[in-house]
Amino acid sequence: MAGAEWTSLEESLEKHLPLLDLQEVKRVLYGKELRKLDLPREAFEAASKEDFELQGYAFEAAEEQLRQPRIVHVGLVQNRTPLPTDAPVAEQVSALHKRIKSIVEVAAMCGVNIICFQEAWTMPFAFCTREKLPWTEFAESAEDGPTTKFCQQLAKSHNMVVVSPILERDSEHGDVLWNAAVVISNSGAVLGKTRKNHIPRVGDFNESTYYMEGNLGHPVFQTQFGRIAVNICYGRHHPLNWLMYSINGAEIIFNPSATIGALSESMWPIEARNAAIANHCFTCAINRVGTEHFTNEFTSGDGKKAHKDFGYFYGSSYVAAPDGSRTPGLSRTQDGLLVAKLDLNLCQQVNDVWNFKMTGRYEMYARELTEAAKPNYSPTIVKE
Ligand SMILES: NC(=O)NCCC(=O)O
Repeated sequence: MAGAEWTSLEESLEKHLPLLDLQEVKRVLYGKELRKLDLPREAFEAASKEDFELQGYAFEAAEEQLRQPRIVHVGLVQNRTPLPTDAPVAEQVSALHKRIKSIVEVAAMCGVNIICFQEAWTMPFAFCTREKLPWTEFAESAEDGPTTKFCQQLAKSHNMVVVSPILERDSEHGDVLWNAAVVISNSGAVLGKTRKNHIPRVGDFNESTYYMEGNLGHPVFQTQFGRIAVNICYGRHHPLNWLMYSINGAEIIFNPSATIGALSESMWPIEARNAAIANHCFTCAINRVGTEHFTNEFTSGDGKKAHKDFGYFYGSSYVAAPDGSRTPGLSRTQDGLLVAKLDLNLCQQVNDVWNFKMTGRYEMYARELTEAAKPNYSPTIVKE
């Protein structure tokens, strides 16, 4: 399983395929080829100085007679944790704030309107350890914790909607922890929050030790730039989770994640892309980068040797569109900012062609699922 020695699928294709083959492979793997965005030179210079990758692509929609294009620039941020996991909690948080601030400044130069960070971005992904301290100390209030205040500043000074996925402590309700995302309006006001609906119980993702399944349903946030939703990490394996955000009107669904190569790398390019197609919306898949080492070893409960790291977080963040096209991924190895220019008119245009909403038969599924969820349900199997 490749770690940091393999940069990206895209780099390998470019390096090894003859031009004509490359074009056909790209057509199948990425849909139609997207135009590269002409991002400002200072943005590339700043990104290179700060040592992160910057890429930008544009998704076009057809011109309409009655509607103006609905253009929005989204920014996806993937990053390593800059300090070792045994550094003091406050120092780790502050190093991450500093890192993200420098990336958001470049996003602002690129005209980004909505930015989203990776899952639990203020901390190492320590849930593999099953230890409580110090990891629970990273939890903060979604409404007025230090990270939310920090993001409010960013949002206001850059006129940017900020999606900030954090470990939430809800001290109003029994100090319960949640895996949440706070949505901050470009005015700087907290628009609301959403919580991770599906909690993994796979491999070292021992997240159920820390928090429960989200209880806020599938909220969609009306921002100045479009209607957005956040489907946190493992929720991307659940088509109905994507569907409910879409039914509530999401035009862009962010999927801030933390996932490793051994587990999910072959699924990664498919799931968010498929969700964009199936739900006539844009999806933005974001994954962290690198290997995080912990002080104490832990086992995976599989009889294999104990270890001190989760495995390799492979980055590869990308944006997918309702017509099935997608950007190339950011690299597997580097911090990065992916900027994508979207025309939200594409959602309705593709809906009118493919009609997945119209042909969805939701009433039939609602009826059948209501029955199937009952404890005494017996599956409809026709036998000879
Ligand atoms: N963070 C998280 O939910 N990871 C689970 C593994 C995966 O979904 O790939």
